[in-house]
Amino acid sequence: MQKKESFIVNRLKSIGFAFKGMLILIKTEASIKVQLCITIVITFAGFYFEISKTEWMVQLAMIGLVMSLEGMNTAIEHIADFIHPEYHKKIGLIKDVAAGAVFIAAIIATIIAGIIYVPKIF
Ligand SMILES: Nc1ncnc2c1ncn2[C@@H]1O[C@H](COP(=O)(O)OP(=O)(O)OP(=O)(O)O)[C@@H](O)[C@H]1O
Repeated sequence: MQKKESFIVNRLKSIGFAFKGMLILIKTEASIKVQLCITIVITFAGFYFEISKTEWMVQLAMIGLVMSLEGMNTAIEHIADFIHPEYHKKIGLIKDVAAGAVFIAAIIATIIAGIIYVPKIF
């Protein structure tokens, strides 16, 4: 009988798959690349303007939220293309709604960036 792999080994494998997924996103998704550039710029801005601990936490939370939602949006796009590669109104709706979810987070992230940086710049 094949020996069952331990809980720890399975968890480590899952982390490996998740890491692979993250690399695929970074390598293949244009929007993730753009968001990564914004992340780098905003991180430099954080150090330059010496933002507070709370501001760092909010900034990091928004970066995490936008990028992980973008990853989910990509996964939904892949599922949609896989189950129905041809044009369909419903597929259009599914993709638009998924993209809309990322957009909401991106708008809030932009407003938060404004709240943090506008008073520091002007
Ligand atoms: N099979 C389809 N049927 C109907 N509408 C579609 C279909 N595929 C895409 N669309 C429409 O085109 C839009 C863009 O879809 P697409 O899959 O090209 O994503 P994208 O915006 O290029 O995303 P990304 O830049 O993250 O890859 C969708 O939001 C939807 O409105």
